[in-house]
This record gives sequence, C-alpha cells and structure tokens, in this order.
Amino acid sequence: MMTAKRINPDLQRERDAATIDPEELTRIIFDGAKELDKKRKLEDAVFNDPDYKSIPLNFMSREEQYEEGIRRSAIAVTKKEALGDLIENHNDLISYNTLACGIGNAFFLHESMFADSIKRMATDELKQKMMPLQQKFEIIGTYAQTEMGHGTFLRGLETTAHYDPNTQEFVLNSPTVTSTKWWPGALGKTSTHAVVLAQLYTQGKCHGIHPFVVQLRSLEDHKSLPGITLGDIGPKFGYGANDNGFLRLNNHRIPRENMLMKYSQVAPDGTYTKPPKAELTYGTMTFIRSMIVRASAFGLARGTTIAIRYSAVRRQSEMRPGEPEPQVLSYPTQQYKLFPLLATAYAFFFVQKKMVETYSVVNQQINDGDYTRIQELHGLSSGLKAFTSWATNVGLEICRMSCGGHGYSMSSGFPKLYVDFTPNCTYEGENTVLLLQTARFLVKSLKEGKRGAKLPGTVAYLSSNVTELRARATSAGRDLKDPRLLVALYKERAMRQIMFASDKVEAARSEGLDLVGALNRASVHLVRAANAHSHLLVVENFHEKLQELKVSQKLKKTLLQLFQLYALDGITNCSGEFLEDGILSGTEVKAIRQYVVELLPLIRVNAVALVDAFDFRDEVLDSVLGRYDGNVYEELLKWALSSPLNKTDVHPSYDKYLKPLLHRNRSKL
Ligand SMILES: CCCCCCCCCCCCCCCCCC(=O)SCCNC(=O)CCNC(=O)[C@H](O)C(C)(C)COP(=O)(O)OP(=O)(O)OC[C@H]1O[C@@H](n2cnc3c(N)ncnc32)[C@H](O)[C@@H]1OP(=O)(O)O
Ligand SMILES: Cc1cc2nc3c(=O)[nH]c(=O)nc-3n(C[C@H](O)[C@H](O)[C@H](O)COP(=O)(O)OP(=O)(O)OC[C@H]3O[C@@H](n4cnc5c(N)ncnc54)[C@H](O)[C@@H]3O)c2cc1C
Repeated sequence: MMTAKRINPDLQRERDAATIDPEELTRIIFDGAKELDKKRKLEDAVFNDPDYKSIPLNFMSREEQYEEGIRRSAIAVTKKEALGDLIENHNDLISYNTLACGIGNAFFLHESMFADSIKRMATDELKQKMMPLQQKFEIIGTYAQTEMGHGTFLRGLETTAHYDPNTQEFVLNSPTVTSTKWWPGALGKTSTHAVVLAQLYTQGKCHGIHPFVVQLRSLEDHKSLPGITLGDIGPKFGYGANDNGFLRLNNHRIPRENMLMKYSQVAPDGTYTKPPKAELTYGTMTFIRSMIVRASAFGLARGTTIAIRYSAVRRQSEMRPGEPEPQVLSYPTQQYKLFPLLATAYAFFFVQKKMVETYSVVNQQINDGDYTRIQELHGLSSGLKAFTSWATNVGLEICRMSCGGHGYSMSSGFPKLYVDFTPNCTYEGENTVLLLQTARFLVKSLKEGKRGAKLPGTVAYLSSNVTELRARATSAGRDLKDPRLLVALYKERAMRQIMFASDKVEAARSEGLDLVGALNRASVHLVRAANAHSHLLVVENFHEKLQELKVSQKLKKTLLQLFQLYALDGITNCSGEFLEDGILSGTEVKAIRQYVVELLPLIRVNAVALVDAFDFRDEVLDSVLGRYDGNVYEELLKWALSSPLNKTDVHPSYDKYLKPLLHRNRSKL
C-alpha cells in the first residue's frame, strides 16, 4: 500500500474533533508504553524488510499461497533470532509471527500446541530430547487429534496405540476410514512430527486416549515414513495458505518413551498407571481456548476499524435537495450497527487480559500439582472462547455489510478477515459443545453453593440467592446507566438462567433420566445459561477495569460511555431474559432502548479516535476501505488496475470463445 500523502478531510475532521488522545488508550490496550514501543519496533522490523513483501494474496493460486506462507514462515524463524529483546514472551512471538507470516503462519501449531503438549505432558527425558529440536526448528510438529469421524467426542477417537512389551514399542493404526486424522494444521505437507492422540491398549485393556510423539517424515528428504500416509485435505472456506492435512497409520511403530508420560505411564512390561486427573490430557486445548479470546478482541477491533474509518469517508444520499450528502457515519442507523461492536471490542480487550492472567495463575498451580481450580479454568475458558468468538463472527459480517457494495470486494479486507476468523467458533472445541461444558460446571457450582460450599471467584455469586441479588440491585439505586446497577442486573439474569436450566436438569432426573440424559434434555437452556454467565463476566470485568484504570478524566468518561453502551445494548438484545423474571420492567427496557440511541452521538465524537487507538498499521489492516489516510477511492482504482485480469486490454479468452461467438454469423453476411 502507498504511504499516506494527504489525509482525507472528513477523516481529519473526525480526528480533530475527538476529545480523547488515542495514544493514551493505545498504551492501555498494549499494557503500557514499553510494551507498545516493542510492538511498534517489531512491526518496523517486519514491514521495513523487503523479504516480507509479496503480491497480494488475493491474486495468488492456492499452491502459490502455500509456498509463500512457507517462505515467509521460514525466514521469520531465522530473522527472529536477530530481534533479541523484542521477543520476550509468547505474546511477542505470536505478534511477530502474525505480522511476518502475514498470509498464514505455517508453524503456529509447532510453536503452540505441539510445543505446549510436550512441555506439559512429556517426561523430563523426552522433553530434553524433543524441546531443543523443536526450538531450533530441526523438526516441525503439529497436533493431530481430530479424525474424520470425530472432532468433538474425544473418547470416541478410533486411532489405536497397542503396546508391544517384546519390542517396547507402540504400534499405531488407523483401523477405519473414519479414524483418519483430518484437519490438523500443517499436517499435509509441512510437519515432520505430530503429537497424535490415540486409544491406548496395553495388557489387553483399553485405557482411553493418550498423546504420543510420532515422526511422520524423514528428516533427510522429507518423504513420509513407511506406514504413514499423509496429504492435504483440499481447499477450504479460508486458510488457503495452510495445508490442513490427513494422516493414516498402518502398523507404525514408535518407541515406548514417545508416549507423553508425565501424568500416565506404561511401564516396560506394559503395566499401566493412570493420571491423577484424566482432564490433564486436555490442558493444551484450554491454553489455546484462552488465546482465542484474545484473537476475538483483535478480530473485532480490526473489523470496526475498517468499517468506522470508511463510514467517516463515505458520503451518501442528500437528505434534502441541494444539501451536501452526509457521511454515512452520521446516520444513527449506521452508528447503531457499529458503535455497540466498537464497545464490544473494548469489552473483549479487557476480558482477554483477565483470561490470560487467570490462565497463567491456574496453569502454574497445575504444574505445581494443585488441581483445585482446573474445573473453574475449564468453565471460564470454554465460556469466554465461545461467547467472544461468536460475537466477533457475527460482528464482522455486520461490519462488512455496513460498508455497502465495497465491503464485498476483497480489497475491503473483510472476506479474508471473516473466513480466517470464523473457524475460531469451531476449532479448539465447537462453541455449543463448549458452552455445554461451562453449563455443566455452573449447574454443579450452583448445587455446591446451595450446600454452603465456598465457590471460586468467577462463580462466587452463585452462593447468594436471587432475593439477595435483587436486594443488592435495588440498593444500587435505579439509575439505569449506573454501572453498579448494570452489573447487578446481569448477575441476577445469569443466576436466574442457571437456576432455570438446573431446574430442568433436576426435573428430567426426577423422571428417571441419568445425569447425561438429563443434561442433554435441558441442553438448550444450559447453553443459554452459560451464555448469560459469560456475558456477565465480560460486563463485570469491564466495570472493574473502569474502576482500576488511572487515566485522564476525558478518557474515563469515554470508557464509561462505551461500558454503558455495551451493557445497555446487551440488555436490549436479550430483553426477554430481563423481563421474564421482573429483573427489569417493560418501561425500563423501553427507557434503555432510548439510552442506547442517546449514547450513539456521544460515542460518535470519538469513534475514529477509538479505532485509531487499536493501532493497526495499514499493512496489518490490509484494507483499502480502512486505510489510515482515508484515500479510499484513488486506492480502489489502483487496486482494480493491479488485478491480473487487467494485465492485457484483450484477454486470451476473447480469441478462444468470444470472437467465435460474436463473429459466428459473419461468413453468412
Ligand atoms: C496480533 C494478533 C493476536 C492474536 C492473538 C491470538 C492468536 C490465537 C489464534 C488461535 C488460533 C488457533 C488455531 C488452532 C487450531 C485448531 C486446533 C484444534 O482444533 S485441536 C482440536 C481441538 N479439539 C477439541 O477442542 C475437542 C473438543 N472436545 C473436548 O474437549 C471434549 O471431548 C469434551 C470437553 C467436549 C468432553 O470431554 P469428555 O472427556 O467426554 O468429558 P465429559 O464431558 O464427560 O466431562 C468429564 C470431565 O472432564 C472435564 N473436562 C473436560 N475438558 C476439560 C478441560 N479442558 N479441563 C478441565 N476439565 C475438563 C469436565 O468438566 C468433566 O468434569 P466433571 O463434571 O466430570 O467433574
Ligand atoms: C480451520 C480448522 C483447523 C483445525 N485444526 C485442527 C488441528 O490443528 N488439530 C486438530 O486435531 N483438529 C483441528 N481442527 C478440527 C477441530 O478441532 C474440530 O473440527 C472441532 O473440534 C469440531 O469438531 P467436529 O468437526 O467433529 O464437529 P462436530 O462435533 O461434528 O459438530 C457438528 C455439530 O454437532 C454439534 N454437536 C456435536 N456434539 C454435540 C454434543 N455433545 N451436544 C450437542 N451438540 C453437539 C455441534 O454443536 C455442531 O453443531 C481444525 C478445524 C478447522 C475448521
């Protein structure tokens, strides 16, 4: 993209009129001036490097995309070594890789799920052998769990690992077509190794799924090893540069030591020792789920940046004859589409920080052998992953449509943004399934709370009862814009939804259904309850952040408006749940609907500044509509002219097909 020469005057006016300093907010989003500086230096390192330049992805075939992804990912590994202090932690690494690899990081799973599984679950000996190879990129790993027949139901996986005490090896097989490993990223062509999840058999008994490190390809010529059949699963909705793959195993032998045996073991004679907690095998998924909350915040921030900047530049429909056409951002309906999403992006930025903090604290406890909070972490990460990724998924499509026709062009950046984001709702646990996991934890917590047990932080409110919650809400006063009241209202709504779903579970139980059957019968209500709980966590956390942040008064006021918009708009979207138990009256819901509309012009003053604060460089945004300088029309024309179809004035198909058609009657004339 060209460097900005002149800023579009409409966009400049928006920036001049803002009451907040976007930089103050950017520092908060990126955890302070030092971290922000590091982020920007990383961006400079990538975008000033000619090795990272390529033709736009949209003009490449899938094979070219794959090759370009590998090229960039490979050079990113070598260049990263020269960046020293700029890459201090996992977040820096993700940011760097996302920037450098651009169209798709071929080694994401190598550096996340493959490495994390080994770190988390391997014996010290296996760790010492594998980690240096992994870290120096002498091998490339992926995480092969999902099969053609099962992704969600892990206990139903069919791949087998039979222990042979004579050779002290596991023999791996894919016994059916449906047991073919299917979907793992970078499995088809790139990876040399995988953590493979398989049903463990020893001494004639099945002990359920366990992870094994399996070499797939030769480290000399990259050919697949005997007993291994590998390939790419073909083109997908998005992720064109990634070789999501399939894997079949045919009597493939691996040494006993390649089982990840920190928690469960198979002794040389085949004796099995079970783990202290079966769920420990699932830890790597919890880790990525918590990262998806972060990806949701960034995804929605990116969508709203494009849509709001473009809406400030786009003028349409003179209201009265002769009047200048207004910026579409000035229409209340356009504001109503976009500003609640802007507020949501901020709410998600704050909640992802909480998610990451909680994950790191509980994960440390798990490493130290304390498993008391493992269920809470699972309930929290599953709920927030599902809640935030669904909202972002829907929000991105609203952003795209708010850009009218130009939103449909690849140049808008939306098609790639959407197709790459939407699998966040599916992978790492399909969202409905995850909300059911959260609900299971909520129902249990409610029961324990009633028994007087002390509940962990995120569900502590379930040890109160609705009368207490109602009394607390009333004591907060009845100013419907008061954050304390809004949090109390969300709390009561969540509690009531959880109680309702629990009652349905109990009713099914009293009809004689077992717990699983009862949970299944009540599952629609349970999903609603988990959703309401996750919504509450986002609202409550946003409120806590408002109180903690040490910022200028002007920014505080704007953040408060965003909080109010997020919370009030959320009520209007689920008003039935607030009305049915009298948490709010019909008159109050109507008043809230009006407050939402009244907040829109207040946010409007700072809308562009609020998206500028997300600090997306044009190269990252990759959108003609969302450019910082707002020079949309000139760049749209340039973009179209660069389309390969425009390389020649007359396309070769003219001679092949059009000319014979157009000229077919000429000889008869
Ligand atoms: C600058 C940009 C910045 C961007 C930033 C970030 C970028 C990040 C981007 C992310 C990109 C990600 C790419 C990832 C690629 C995808 C990888 C995959 O999909 S890999 C494939 C992913 N595949 C999937 O995710 C598969 C989904 N399926 C599953 O996880 C499981 O089958 C299940 C959970 C649904 C059921 O399991 P099952 O064994 O049948 O269990 P039951 O139901 O019978 O419950 C038994 C007990 O277990 C308990 N428990 C369960 N889980 C956990 C846990 N994690 N922990 C603790 N506990 C857990 C449960 O609570 C219950 O307890 P209790 O009530 O008895 O006390
Ligand atoms: C882009 C992409 C990358 C991926 N990368 C990897 C990877 O690297 N490694 C890997 O191992 N896997 C990977 N996966 C696979 C992914 O993890 C699974 O697709 C995911 O876990 C969902 O499982 P499924 O496909 O079996 O869906 P299904 O479970 O078949 O879902 C289909 C429908 O059934 C419903 N459903 C299923 N079970 C229940 C239930 N118990 N109760 C109610 N409803 C239910 C779901 O809600 C959904 O509506 C990837 C997938 C994608 C799309």
